[in-house]
Amino acid sequence: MVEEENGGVDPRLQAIKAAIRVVPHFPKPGIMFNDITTLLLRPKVFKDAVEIFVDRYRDMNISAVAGVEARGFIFGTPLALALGAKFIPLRKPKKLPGEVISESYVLEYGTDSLEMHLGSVNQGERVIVIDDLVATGGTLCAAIKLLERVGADVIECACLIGLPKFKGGCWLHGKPEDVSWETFTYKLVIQGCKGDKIIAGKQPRLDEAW
Ligand SMILES: O=P(O)(O)OC[C@H]1O[C@H](OP(=O)(O)OP(=O)(O)O)[C@H](O)[C@@H]1O
Ligand SMILES: Nc1ncnc2[nH]cnc12
Repeated sequence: MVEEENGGVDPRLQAIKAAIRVVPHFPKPGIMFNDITTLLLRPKVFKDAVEIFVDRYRDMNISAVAGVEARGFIFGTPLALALGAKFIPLRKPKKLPGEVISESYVLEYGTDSLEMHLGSVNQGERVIVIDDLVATGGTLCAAIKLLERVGADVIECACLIGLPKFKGGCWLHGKPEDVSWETFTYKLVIQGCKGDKIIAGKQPRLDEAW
């Protein structure tokens, strides 16, 4: 469990946090880029990061894990294998060869779209969305919309990183939502996604480095 019974913080989180490099002014001035490639160089920490997700979803009857290109693939594929679930890649435009549906969104540093193959998920399937990081929430929102358009039941979205600069609000469907995020940590950050709403779960605090 991420949050231990005594209210303490999962000890794996500290090492995960320490393994993520923050690069100032990338890819453009003013952006503090959270780089997970440094975490991937540390197999034990990478494994812990995946296992935190596995611990959370093991008994939730999840039939599909939808991973957001590109970094959501890194955490989503081992998670899908561990859960015995299928993996659905949500890809950037013009990468998927079959028939797709598409959703556009606004990023912290630009705009983009996500596409999903039609037929990859059935109506009523229990799906989770995985990515490395949530900033504005625009990407996750596009992912939720894609899945809900084909009738999937999006149980939760989960990311390793939530950016502190968006504390107190995030932007969904292009407009500010009144979402109270208690804190942002290197852990699962989002619980209870339904339609337009992303409702933050209770977070352990790991604020000191911010
Ligand atoms: O919450 P948001 O403001 O929508 O931003 C979060 C998204 O931005 C990053 O991906 P990016 O689009 O940079 O693509 P990449 O993974 O291919 O580098 C990150 O991996 C998330 O997918
Ligand atoms: N600050 C950031 N670091 C890494 N990925 C991001 N995606 C959006 N904002 C980001």
